Amino acid sequence: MALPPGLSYYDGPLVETANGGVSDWVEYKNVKAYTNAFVIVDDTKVLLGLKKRGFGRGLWNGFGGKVDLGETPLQAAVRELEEEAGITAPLEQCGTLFFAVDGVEAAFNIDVFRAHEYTGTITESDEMRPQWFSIQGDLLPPSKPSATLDRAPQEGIAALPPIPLEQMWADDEFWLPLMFARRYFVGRADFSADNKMLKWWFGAAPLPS
Ligand SMILES: COc1nc(N)nc2c1ncn2[C@H]1C[C@H](O)[C@@H](COP(=O)(O)OP(=O)(O)OP(=O)(O)O)O1
Repeated sequence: MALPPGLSYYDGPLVETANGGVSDWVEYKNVKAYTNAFVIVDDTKVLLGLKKRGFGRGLWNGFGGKVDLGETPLQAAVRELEEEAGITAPLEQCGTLFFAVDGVEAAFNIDVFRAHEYTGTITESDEMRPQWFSIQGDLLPPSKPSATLDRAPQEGIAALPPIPLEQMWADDEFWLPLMFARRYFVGRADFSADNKMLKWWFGAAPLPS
């Protein structure tokens, strides 16, 4: 399968899960490494943070940022989760995303991590306001609608707000369900200077037959 430029290093088996847009892929000159980390408890709720400053201000997202010189992406993801939400978690990589913005020289390569438990006290930081959201049925895999979860949802889940897709990056709706389904995913999305998604492609590890 021919992957979009920027994702060509991935060599695992993949099936296409979404594609769209009309333009050509946006040109970029260099690539910067970022991380994005999610804590997902009981497959029913996810911790997101409201970005309070900088790139993506006003949007809900996982916790993450640039990979510093000398760090591995996993080390950066653990550091950013601690800095931005005050917690430590056994993160594992669950996907890779690539974003380019029209007119911006540097594209983002984002290694995405998830964990299903954490230690510490969730704490608001200068950069992020953390909050739990319930994972609504249409973002769960078909085999795991909320009514047929392996375990009873934790008490209080029903009181949580659903994931606020309307206040998140437009690419998120394509890969969040793959992450919640525990499928490894890759994807590229290109944006206009005013943050409209111009072109996108997403793929994931095939479902077991
Ligand atoms: C463009 O589409 C994006 N979608 C999603 N879902 N997430 C994105 C997108 N573009 C960037 N991100 C993520 C990647 C990072 O987790 C953050 C941005 O990191 P930030 O700019 O805050 O990096 P820091 O190193 O923390 O920056 P400071 O210099 O402010 O500390 O968004």
